Amino acid sequence: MSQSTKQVIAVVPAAGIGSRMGAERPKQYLQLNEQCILGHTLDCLLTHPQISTVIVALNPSDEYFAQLPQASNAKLVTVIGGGERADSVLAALKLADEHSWVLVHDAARPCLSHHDIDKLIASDSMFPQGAILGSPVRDTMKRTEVNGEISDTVCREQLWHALTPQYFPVRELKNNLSAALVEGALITDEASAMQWAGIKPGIVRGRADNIKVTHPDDLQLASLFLDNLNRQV
Ligand SMILES: Nc1ccn([C@@H]2O[C@H](COP(=O)(O)OP(=O)(O)OP(=O)(O)O)[C@@H](O)[C@H]2O)c(=O)n1
Ligand SMILES: C[C@](O)(CO)[C@H](O)COP(=O)(O)O
Repeated sequence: MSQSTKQVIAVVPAAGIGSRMGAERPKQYLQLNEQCILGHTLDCLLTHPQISTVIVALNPSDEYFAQLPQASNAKLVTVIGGGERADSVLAALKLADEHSWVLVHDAARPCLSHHDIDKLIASDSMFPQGAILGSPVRDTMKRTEVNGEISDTVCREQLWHALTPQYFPVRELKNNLSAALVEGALITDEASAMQWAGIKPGIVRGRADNIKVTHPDDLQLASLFLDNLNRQV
């Protein structure tokens, strides 16, 4: 099968409550330009020609998703998420075809481009163990004591922001994520679970504007990025 026809699954963890955003609703349902954040994210994934199915993990008390126009898309499946992001991802993986590869992408990252998805899917020839999108750190990085005083400068050579999507074989990711969670490992992204199992995922450089909307001041930035994003490139 050629790279350009390979079909993959997308998993979207969307069961968070957005506590750092502090809004009146979970942040994935906040309006961003012409629709909510999750709507933008789903539009990107549902329109990519190599994504056959999108599995969305929802909060058990979600009262917004059913109103989204994307909710009736035939490619879309929902599942109830868990207490942490990793639990939500695992719940979705349990519905995924074990013979496929999966792109796990945060609901809270609406500024994803098809070009970055293409690059990540194509990376499995270079990184058959899987890979993630990343953005190189630009600034000098400091670590501080709890009181805010700088304790040291972190070398920024080969230092990256881990983004999403994160791209792995379903079976290996599901097994390693499940085992890592049983062992109580701290898993904040899919690569962490693969690393826990001794695997070294690759990093593929992605757009720095693929930001995770986390705090209130991220909304204006995401709005500007979306206005300038030609989704199909
Ligand atoms: N139990 C959880 C927690 C988070 N997420 C999802 O994981 C993504 C990244 O998590 P984050 O940015 O931390 O979102 P929240 O957990 O909602 O934010 P906060 O930590 O501020 O509460 C989000 O799309 C969020 O909806 C999830 O599916 N299940
Ligand atoms: C998966 C992730 O977006 C990669 O940077 C990040 O780890 C999510 O962290 P969060 O605390 O769940 O937002």
